[in-house]
Amino acid sequence: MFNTIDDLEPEQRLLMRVDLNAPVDDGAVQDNRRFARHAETIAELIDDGHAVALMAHQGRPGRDTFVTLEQHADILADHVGEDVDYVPSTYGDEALDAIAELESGDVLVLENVRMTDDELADRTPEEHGESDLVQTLAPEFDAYVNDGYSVAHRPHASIVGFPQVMDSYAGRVMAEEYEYNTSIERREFDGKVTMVLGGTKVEDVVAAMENLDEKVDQFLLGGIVGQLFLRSEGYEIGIDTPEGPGLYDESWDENEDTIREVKERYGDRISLPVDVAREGEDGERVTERVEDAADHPDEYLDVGEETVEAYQPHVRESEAVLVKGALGVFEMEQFSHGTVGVLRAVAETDCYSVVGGGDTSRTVTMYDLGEENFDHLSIAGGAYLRALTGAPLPAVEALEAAAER
Ligand SMILES: Nc1ncnc2c1ncn2[C@@H]1O[C@H](COP(=O)(O)OP(=O)(O)O)[C@@H](O)[C@H]1O
Ligand SMILES: O=C(OP(=O)(O)O)[C@H](O)COP(=O)(O)O
Repeated sequence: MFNTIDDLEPEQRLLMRVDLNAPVDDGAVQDNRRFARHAETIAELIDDGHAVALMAHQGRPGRDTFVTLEQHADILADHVGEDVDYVPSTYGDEALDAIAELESGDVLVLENVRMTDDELADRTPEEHGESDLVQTLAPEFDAYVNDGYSVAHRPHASIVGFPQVMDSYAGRVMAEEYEYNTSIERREFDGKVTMVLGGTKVEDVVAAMENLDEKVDQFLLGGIVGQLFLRSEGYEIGIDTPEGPGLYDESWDENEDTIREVKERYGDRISLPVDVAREGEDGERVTERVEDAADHPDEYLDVGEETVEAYQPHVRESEAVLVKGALGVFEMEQFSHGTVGVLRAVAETDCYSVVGGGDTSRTVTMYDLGEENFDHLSIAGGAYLRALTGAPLPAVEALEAAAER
């Protein structure tokens, strides 16, 4: 087991990894549930007299969502209720100067850690521990805290490198989400288990599906995930998104094979959209059958009404419904129909229900579906999927190894 912040000595200088990865709309970072959850851990730490420097990422290099963390610091400050400083450097001189000035109760956000070469380098945890990023920052702090459960599935330097060389602790979000999501994997259900899978991170979803044969009876697909499954059936539909580069183009052949294998294995246990919706000339919602999608293959932003009607009965007859990823671009009201239609059915059904995904779990509050109607809203997407399959999380392994040293 790992150590938690309950095991910390008082008034320490802490380097903490959080996950503030959020949607970015025309350059404006959108608040999501992750800020509020991490703010609780931060507030507790500064109340105890610690000084906290935060490491986090936003987007992936080369994507529109790959921006600095300046706005994140402001959003976080609103949630913490205290000043949160930002420095446009992760481990350069400017960052080290700002870190040197940190006093008890201060909070500082370091620059997007994916803007360093070390973060995403293909290295072992031990090699990450020897990187400049880790070797420069570690001596400035008494301990490392990882609260970023939703990025725990990525074996990156800020996640697995620091526990190699520092006393390391799990934050509240990390500990609570780990405990809850791991417990779902051990749960036994007497009746039907349905999984709703959507969003844009197709590779994470397909990898998890390969390992959910025993756990899930019916898969209901939407979002870009659903579109790529439809494409493998010969429909001309689908688009590359910032989070899934190449899936549709250069690595399609490889992906198609994996998708076909999954489809062959599950057969009718996979439900695909029969209709999809796009924006018409006057901004209105236009719904079309998937057979008719070829004229606008890359414009579909939601599943259609008939699809929702076909998916709802599966939800109503289920004993458990596990959701990961949105069925459409729910951030735009006219394309929220699919995600909200299915989530409303989940909310109204007396089933065990979990909604995962930093973006997807936001739908529940955005559309007043009632948090109390769901058993658990996880701020994690990929990490939650990994937990459901029983696969280990690199962040947790690193924290456990540090606790044993
Ligand atoms: N058809 C679509 N086209 C583009 N984006 C989509 C589509 N359907 C869903 N999405 C987007 O998927 C996002 C959530 O996907 P993802 O990042 O995989 O999940 P999460 O962050 O919840 O784990 C939402 O923000 C939604 O806008
Ligand atoms: O948003 C995240 O994952 P999620 O969308 O699976 O919840 C994490 O911040 C990980 O980001 P990444 O998928 O770019 O590595």
